[in-house]
Order: sequence, then C-alpha cells, then structure tokens
Amino acid sequence: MAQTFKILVLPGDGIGPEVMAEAVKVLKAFETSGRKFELRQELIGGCSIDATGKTVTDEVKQAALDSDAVLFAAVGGPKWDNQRRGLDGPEGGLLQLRKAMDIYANLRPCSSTSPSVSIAKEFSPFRQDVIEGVDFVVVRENCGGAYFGRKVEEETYAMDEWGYSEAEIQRVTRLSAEVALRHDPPWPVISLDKANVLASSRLWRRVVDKTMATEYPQVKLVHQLADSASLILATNPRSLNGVILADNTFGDMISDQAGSICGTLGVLPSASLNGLPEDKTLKTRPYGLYEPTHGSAPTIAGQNIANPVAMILCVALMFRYSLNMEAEAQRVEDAVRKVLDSGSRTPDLGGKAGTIEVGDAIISAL
Ligand SMILES: NC(=O)C1=CN([C@@H]2O[C@H](COP(=O)(O)OP(=O)(O)OC[C@H]3O[C@@H](n4cnc5c(N)ncnc54)[C@H](O)[C@@H]3O)[C@@H](O)[C@H]2O)C=CC1
Ligand SMILES: CC(C)CC(=O)C(=O)O
Ligand SMILES: [Mg+2]
Repeated sequence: MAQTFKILVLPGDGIGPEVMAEAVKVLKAFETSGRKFELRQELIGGCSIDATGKTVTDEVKQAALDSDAVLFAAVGGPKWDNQRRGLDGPEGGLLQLRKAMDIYANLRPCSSTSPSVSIAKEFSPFRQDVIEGVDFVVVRENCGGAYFGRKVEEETYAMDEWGYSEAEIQRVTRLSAEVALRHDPPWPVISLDKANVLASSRLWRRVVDKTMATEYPQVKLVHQLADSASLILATNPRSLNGVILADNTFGDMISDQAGSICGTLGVLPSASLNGLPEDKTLKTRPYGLYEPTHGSAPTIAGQNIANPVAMILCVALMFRYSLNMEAEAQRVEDAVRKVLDSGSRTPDLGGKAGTIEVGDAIISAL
C-alpha cells in the first residue's frame, strides 16, 4: 500500500493562493506509486473572516493537528485592516494556529549555501565581500511574548503585555542548541535581547545562560543586544553566523532584515515546529507548519508576479523536518538553485518571469 501523507493547505490572502498553487504543483511532482499526498485545502485569515466570520475555525485548527504537516502561505491585507483586533484579525488566525499546534520555534534559515541566498551574488544590494559566506538560522520563539500578551486597546491608550515564563524560554533555548549541534563543529548560539531595558529580556538572558551552561556546555553562547544585532546584520552579517536565538518580536524583525541580504523576502522559507524530528521527549510526533517569511504582499497580488520560491522552499523544509524525505528536500533546493541561476526570475529578483513560469521551471528542473 502507498504511504499517504495528510497535508493541510492554507493559501490565505493576497499573493498566498498564487504562491501556494506553485508549491502544491511541486509537492505533487513527488507522488509515486509508493507515496501519496492527501491534500485538504482550508481558509484562514481575511478570506476566512469573509466566509465564516472567524479568522480561523476550530475545524481548521483540528485539521492542522490531524495532518502530517501544514503548508501556509500568508494572511492579511488592506481590506481587513480596520478589523485588526489582536487574535481575531486576519494575522491573528495564524497566531491562533501557532498556539493551537504549540509550534514554539520558528526556524528561518539564511545561508549562502542555500539557493535563495546564492542568488544574492547577483541581486543583493550588499557588496559581495560583505555577504560572502553568510550562514545563519534564526530560531524565533513563536508562541509567546508581545504577540500573545494581554492587550489594552483604547482610543488614546494601548498596551501589549510582553511576558515570558522560564519554561517558554527554556524550551526554545534547548531547540536552538539542538539546531546548533546538528553542525560539526557545533554552531554558536547568538541570543538577542534588550536586557539593558526590558525585564522580560533580563529573564530571557538568565534562563538562556543557565540552560546553555547546564545542558549544552559544548555550544558557545553569545549575547547580543537586539538593536545592535540589526546594525551588525547590515555591516558584518558573517559575524552572526550560527543560530540566532530571539524572542517573537526580535526574531520577526531580524528575519525580515535577513531578506535584505537576498534583496527580497520572496525567497526565504521557514519552518514552525514544536520539536526536531530526533526529539525523543515529545509525546506526539513533532508538528510542523511551513510558511514563507514574507506576508501577503497585497500590492502585487493577482498579477502573476509574486515570487513562488519561498513557498516552494517551504515544501523542501516540510520534506526535511516532517516527512523524513531529506533526499527529496535536496532535490527541490537543487532545482530552485538551477532555475534561479538560469535567470528565470520574478521581478523582485530583477527578472521578467511570472509566478507560474518560475513554478513550472522548477518542476522541469527536478
Ligand atoms: N505570515 C503572514 O501571513 C504575514 C502577513 N503579513 C501581512 O501581509 C500584509 C503586507 O505586509 P508587508 O509588511 O507589506 O509585508 P510583505 O512581506 O507582504 O511585503 C514586504 C515587501 O516584500 C515584497 N514581497 C513579499 N513577498 C513577496 C514575494 N513572494 N514575491 C515578491 N515580492 C514579495 C512585497 O511586495 C513588499 O514590497 C500585511 O497585511 C501584513 O500584516 C505580514 C507578514 C507575515
Ligand atoms: C502573525 C504574523 C503576521 C507576524 C509576522 O510578521 C510573521 O510571523 O512573520
Ligand atoms: Mg514577519
């Protein structure tokens, strides 16, 4: 009997459906007589608010928990901007889903050995000698901090609670150390915070220190204030090579900034996980939701010009972290590299190719 993987597909809003269509085509190219993908497509974000009144329904959350992996594109857009109310707005649908799946670590790789960053050689606004050899992965805490804290939203005052518990910091620290240990020699962990001003950052620093010293003494730990980390990323990004561990807010910001190394956000994928495949302490198999670093890019939606590469590379990450298909993950990455090198690129990379054309080229190059 064929092995069947259940994949929940959430295209969302804006360019989401366009880039997701290409990712699904790539995924289907990996079906064989021995392997099938059972796809279930559902609504999330603005389109779900329009259809159901809710940004994500309980049924969709349950479908995510019942799937082997989730492919998510992007949510939000000007149509729903006046409905942005914490967890009930379009972006809140994604936050609710992250919480429901407890996918507390968001891995956002930016490596000059990956196809996305290798294209930077031609397209990056940075000088070659600055970006040569850049190799880091942001491990962003994904289920806590300011995005999930209590909110006060009044006419003339607003507040977001930015809190972390010891346990929340410990688990993402451990996962970042495990990512560091996947490399030989182990990568350093560079932890970002604002311990000079934020109480939550002071707890963050204490817990990271203790967890690393007691459980991962073999991994080098560096603390870096988050604001100067932004400067370093723009001046000497190689010195951040390693695992960049950051809370939800700082991790969101530094990983978008990583897009500047490639000159576009359209090529950076990410994996949101509640554990690595080798983690033996999990009670269930690890949950994985695979989402580009970018958003719904409403100004370019519906024109067949969005770059599908980030979403397609999410399929590779899904193969790697959720489906135990490392060889196939590499085939996707190699095909993306070949296509980008061949010059078939969307306008964000200075090219003239359309979304569909790039997707088709990647399938031909598999
Ligand atoms: N995970 C998610 O669903 C996210 C959703 N958003 C939402 O997306 C909407 C737009 O937010 P922005 O701040 O403009 O961020 P964005 O990431 O959508 O766009 C930033 C810039 O990158 C470009 N871009 C992004 N993805 C691209 C792609 N695949 N190909 C070519 N160019 C691409 C856009 O055209 C824009 O110039 C907002 O409603 C925001 O809340 C933003 C970030 C994450
Ligand atoms: C909930 C998302 C819109 C936040 C974000 O920008 C991201 O996760 O990249
Ligand atoms: Mg973001």
